[in-house]
Amino acid sequence: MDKYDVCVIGGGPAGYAAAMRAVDFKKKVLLIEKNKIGGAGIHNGALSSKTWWELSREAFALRTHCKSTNVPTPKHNFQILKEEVNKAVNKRQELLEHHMHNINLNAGADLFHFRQGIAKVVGETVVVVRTDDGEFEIEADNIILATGSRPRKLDNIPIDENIILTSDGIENLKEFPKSMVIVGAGVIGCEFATIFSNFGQTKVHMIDKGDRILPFEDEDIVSVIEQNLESKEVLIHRNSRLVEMKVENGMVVYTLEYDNGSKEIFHVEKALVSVGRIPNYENLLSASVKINMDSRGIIDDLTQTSVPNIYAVGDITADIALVNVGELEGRYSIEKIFGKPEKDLIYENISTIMFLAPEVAGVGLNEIKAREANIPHKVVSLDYSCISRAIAMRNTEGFIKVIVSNDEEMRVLGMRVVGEHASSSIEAVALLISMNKGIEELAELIHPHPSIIEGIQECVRMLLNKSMLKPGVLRDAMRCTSYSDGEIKNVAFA
Ligand SMILES: Cc1cc2nc3c(=O)[nH]c(=O)nc-3n(C[C@H](O)[C@H](O)[C@H](O)COP(=O)(O)OP(=O)(O)OC[C@H]3O[C@@H](n4cnc5c(N)ncnc54)[C@H](O)[C@@H]3O)c2cc1C
Ligand SMILES: NC(=O)c1ccc[n+]([C@@H]2O[C@H](COP(=O)([O-])OP(=O)(O)OC[C@H]3O[C@@H](n4cnc5c(N)ncnc54)[C@H](O)[C@@H]3O)[C@@H](O)[C@H]2O)c1
Repeated sequence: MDKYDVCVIGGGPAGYAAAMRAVDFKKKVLLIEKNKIGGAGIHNGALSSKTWWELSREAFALRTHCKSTNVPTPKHNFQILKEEVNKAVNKRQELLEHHMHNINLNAGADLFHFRQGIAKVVGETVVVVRTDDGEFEIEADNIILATGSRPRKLDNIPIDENIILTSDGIENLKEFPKSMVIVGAGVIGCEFATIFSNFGQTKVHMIDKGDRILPFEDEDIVSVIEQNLESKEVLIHRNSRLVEMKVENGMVVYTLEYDNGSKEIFHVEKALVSVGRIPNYENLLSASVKINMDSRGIIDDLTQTSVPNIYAVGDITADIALVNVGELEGRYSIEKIFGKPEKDLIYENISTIMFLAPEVAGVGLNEIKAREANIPHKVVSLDYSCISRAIAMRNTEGFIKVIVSNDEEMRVLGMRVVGEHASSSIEAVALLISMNKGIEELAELIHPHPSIIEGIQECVRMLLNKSMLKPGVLRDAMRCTSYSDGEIKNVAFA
């Protein structure tokens, strides 16, 4: 039986990062992937959906330009666009494969090993791998479980990945559906609503069990996103409950019940179900491997499971499902096994982007979370209409919002940027949060001009009472409030 220092099960972002970090420690590592390398970081997930999003933005810009110059609007061909997405996906996959293929040459030792197959942990140090050519067993001192997650399904919805899809079935589409209902208005639902409505060839409906889309995000942010979706004729079903969804004569038929008890039936071509993801741990461990679990899946203490040499990283841990978090956990687990982690595993300052219209970038707490935790805080926000770069882009839709502790120190707790270039403008604040710094440093940095980040700087200068733009004058474009013990107050500026 071949023996390894580490066996990593699952070649998504978390597993790949873990395997590569093991090479840094000069350890013999086996990575096992049952399907395609890259997991949902590439396929039916982050990279594929972001390529669709980029293409849809270009399509929307083109349509807008055609409309304003009185030129006929072009039709977008789904198959051609899908080929573009495939090209992007293949490019990234080829890069990872090339990297895997040559890693040992670079390391000057036979450290990294890859096998295609379905792995199962059958003993605390033994893994069996089922391949097309049969089964084999290996022994490893340490095992990293990185098998990711899959779309959650609902008992009453007959998903066939053809007419009623999850995000895994998008690639089965042959053309733009004329109409589509999205069940679940979280991140995946809203990103696909943005993509399909940007192309302008699909009438999109959205259903969420809550009374608004993105229930975990602040009201002011949701309101911009909802307005934008509705301006592209997305129908958002509010305060309604999905009572039935079925396929009749090749069409999706769904029934909603409203708060007042009335019901309405809708017919659409396709449905997309995006009601969260569940971790892949079934059939991964034989009964003799007794890892503690709860209803959400494997329980881990900073990636280590209750069996000390078995670790769990990425989406399988059922907490934050993001590429950057999976990679962070994968690297951390290896550092924990073979040395001392370079940094603590903390989740507070993780940056996120939601690829909507406009994009929403965030780091740290939002107002909902700060209130839930009853942390006294101040919120300062500035409209994009005050930022030169946004004016130059002729797109002043959006705002910046910085949340700081409500004390002398004004420590940065979180930030949200809604608008063009949102993602690139949050990095300075992410760094400040991770360094536990106040806002003076940010106020004094020199940023390139014109840039969106200058707006962030104006926000913090507003808190320090030294902004160029006086909030008392520009009341519609700037706001500053404080929150303590459940009470929200406007902060008065001279
Ligand atoms: C539509 C969509 C869009 C997303 N967009 C973003 C985004 O913009 N930004 C972001 O940060 N995150 C995004 N995510 C989330 C992100 O893709 C996941 O959080 C990330 O891929 C998780 O990485 P992972 O390695 O834990 O799992 P996965 O990527 O799921 O990889 C797990 C791998 O394990 C393999 N595997 C499973 N069981 C076995 C077994 N028994 N033996 C061998 N191999 C096995 C699977 O085939 C898979 O390749 C998106 C997800 C989806 C679905
Ligand atoms: N840009 C990004 O970073 C990005 C993009 C896509 C996905 N992701 C990751 O993937 C994860 C999964 O995304 P997701 O959108 O599936 O999950 P989610 O948790 O973001 O959203 C699920 C939504 O479904 C709703 N819902 C749940 N049960 C329902 C029901 N029975 N009927 C109607 N609505 C219901 C919830 O209220 C929620 O709004 C995210 O948590 C995120 O971490 C990240």
